[in-house]
Amino acid sequence: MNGRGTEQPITISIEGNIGSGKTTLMNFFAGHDVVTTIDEPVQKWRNARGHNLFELMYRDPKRWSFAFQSYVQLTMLENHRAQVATPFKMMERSVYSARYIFVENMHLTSTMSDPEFTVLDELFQWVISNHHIGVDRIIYLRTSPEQCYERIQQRCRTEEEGIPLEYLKSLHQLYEDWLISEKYPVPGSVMVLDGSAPLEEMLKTYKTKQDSILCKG
Ligand SMILES: Cc1cc2cn([C@H]3C[C@H](O)[C@@H](CO)O3)c(=O)nc2[nH]1
Repeated sequence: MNGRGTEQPITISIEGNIGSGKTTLMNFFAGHDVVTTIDEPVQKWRNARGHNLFELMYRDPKRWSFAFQSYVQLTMLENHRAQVATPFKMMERSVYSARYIFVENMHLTSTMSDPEFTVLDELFQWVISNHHIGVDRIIYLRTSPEQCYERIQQRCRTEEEGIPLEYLKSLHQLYEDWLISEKYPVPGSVMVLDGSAPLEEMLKTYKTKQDSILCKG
């Protein structure tokens, strides 16, 4: 039983900047038999009936941010609605970070027009008020933008090659506004983890924290 009183699993959303270490955390928990992990559907964004919306968005944000974020919304909803057989469901990001981090940033930086923002926000508001798109817990991997920048350079996802540090700083600030200052509604409890430590240390942290992360009630 989760905090929302339904037979649904307890849903945990892993939140954090690009390169903050979300995949490492998800991979750590993917081996646990009480949790089902659901990665961010980047492959779907790279191939929407043959269109790489992900690349289009990075290549020409003004032209493609709305289409891309519309498709992100759909694919994240699919993840929220996915049934799992385990007591816990661990998702990489959520419709909430789609709206409060990425759509918010595109609107603030005018890469998304007001009419486009209005459409996406009305869709988001309808979704979270009409459907059980619950998130019970959030793990916020709080990592400095500089550290994220380093990691992105190392992993080199082609579409992300041109991401400037400034962009990561904007996203970081929005995550701080949302999950620390609670400037936007926070749908569940928040556990903040320092994502700046080296990989070995992060894995040690997950080992010591795993029981509190996967605790009932
Ligand atoms: C929910 C959500 C995830 C997400 C990721 N992205 C980008 C950031 C990264 O470069 C990549 C994978 O997270 O996709 C985005 O632009 N908008 C998003 N919205």
